[in-house]
Amino acid sequence: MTTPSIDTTHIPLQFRPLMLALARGGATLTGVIRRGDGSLSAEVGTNSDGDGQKRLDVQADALFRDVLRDAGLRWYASEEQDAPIAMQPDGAFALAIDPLDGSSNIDTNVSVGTIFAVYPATDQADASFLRPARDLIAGGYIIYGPRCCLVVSFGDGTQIYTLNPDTDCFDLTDPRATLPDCFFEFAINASNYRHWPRPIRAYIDDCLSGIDGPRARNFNMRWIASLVAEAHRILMRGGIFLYPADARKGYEKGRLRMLYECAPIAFVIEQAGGRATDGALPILDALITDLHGRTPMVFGSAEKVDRVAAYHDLPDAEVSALFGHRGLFRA
Ligand SMILES: O=P(O)(O)OC[C@H]1O[C@](O)(COP(=O)(O)O)[C@@H](O)[C@@H]1O
Ligand SMILES: [Mg+2]
Ligand SMILES: [Mg+2]
Repeated sequence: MTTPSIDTTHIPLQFRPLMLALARGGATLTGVIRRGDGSLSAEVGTNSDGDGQKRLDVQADALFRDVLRDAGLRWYASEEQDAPIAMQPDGAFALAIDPLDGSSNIDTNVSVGTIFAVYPATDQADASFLRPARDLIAGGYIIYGPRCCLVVSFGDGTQIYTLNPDTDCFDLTDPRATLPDCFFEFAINASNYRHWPRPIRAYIDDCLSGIDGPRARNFNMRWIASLVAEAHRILMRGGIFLYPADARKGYEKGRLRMLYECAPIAFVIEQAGGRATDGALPILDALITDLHGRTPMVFGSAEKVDRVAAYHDLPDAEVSALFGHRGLFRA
């Protein structure tokens, strides 16, 4: 059996051991998912956030921790761990990870992923992570779909690697991905409509009213319940994703976790020419104050994300008006 690897030609020198380790972890995990042992979705515990842990969540966390042990990490923070774990005392990086994103999809054979964020390490574990996402030096995700891809940015564009099943190597398939700006598709969990803030309802109402509404065009909709799969679709063909805060208990800041979900996705989307905000302000400028803290998130094509922010600036009467009267947003 070959050892999984990645084409390192376009990877800055200091990140090569780290990326080789992540490639090894991703290639191994895609094999586990492909084999699909029936118990991968068995409930095995609860993480510090109160989320149920599936067997694959715990297995993915252990696997990445293991492959990353010699990869130059000083600190490892995971969705599945209460606190950061000390790795190599002389490690240069602090890595935060969602080892398995979209775990409600394990049984249904729908794409899931791994999301990772890399900061320069400091002597203090928490302080290495609790800072604005603008300080990220690398970030990205691995998508376990019909193809396994690794998407990463080192702060100079977004690169896409695709796992070649014959060689077990992630080949560079796009050295500088650019998010298209012309696709009229939105992604939101519409079952929460009644709980959303009014600007979000108004934005979606206007999309839904299609050719007859102020946008004067029809929109398509998607919801996969797997952030990585939504991010990858949007990176490939454009559109917008929204997970707003809502009125349900525990959703005051939405559902998605800032450190290991929103920050790295925002990083790769912005590096591909897109935009990512909490509805109004850039995700990358927000200070991360809690390892497992949440934030509302809107990302995708810049023009669409800016439009959502503009709905937040509208006077109340205009937000509540029927679409026919919301004249500001005629396309
Ligand atoms: O069930 P909901 O509220 O639509 O949530 C879907 C969201 O939750 C998540 O699955 C959370 O990820 P985890 O599987 O890592 O907990 C996101 O990927 C996704 O966007
Ligand atoms: Mg997740
Ligand atoms: Mg997860």
